[in-house]
Amino acid sequence: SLQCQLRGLWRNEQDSLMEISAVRDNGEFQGKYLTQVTLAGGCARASPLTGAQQQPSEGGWPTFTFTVRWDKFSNATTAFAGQCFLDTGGKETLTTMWLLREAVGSLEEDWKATRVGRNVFTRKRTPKG
Ligand SMILES: O=C1C=CC(=NNc2ccccc2C(=O)O)C=C1
Repeated sequence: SLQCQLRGLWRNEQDSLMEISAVRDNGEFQGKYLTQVTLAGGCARASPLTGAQQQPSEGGWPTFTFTVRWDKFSNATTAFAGQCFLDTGGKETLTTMWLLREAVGSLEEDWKATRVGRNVFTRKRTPKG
């Protein structure tokens, strides 16, 4: 359905912004992630994201994954996996779980290098729409 197409501007609970470009025929997409989260101080920066969404032929809400490479300012990366739903008010929400992998100095520290969490994105209203 026309709803739950991932293209557009999304915002999460941390007020980070995610802009997803056109979703190609095979479900792949690119975009930019403007994080409000900084692990070690610093300002909000745009990081590249790439992902792919399923396009269930029999209808139903698409699942997707995308990966953000936290550009330049940290040697970390986050993989999001989730599904798009309409809430009771008909509003699209992307419910995800993520794995955040940070770089650590040695194999002995590998045990503490990956965090997991949940994150919900809703569409950020654009002035015209
Ligand atoms: O330098 C860094 C390193 C990790 C970051 N993680 N952000 C996240 C991780 C999980 C879920 C949401 C976010 C977010 O930024 O909104 C951001 C900047």
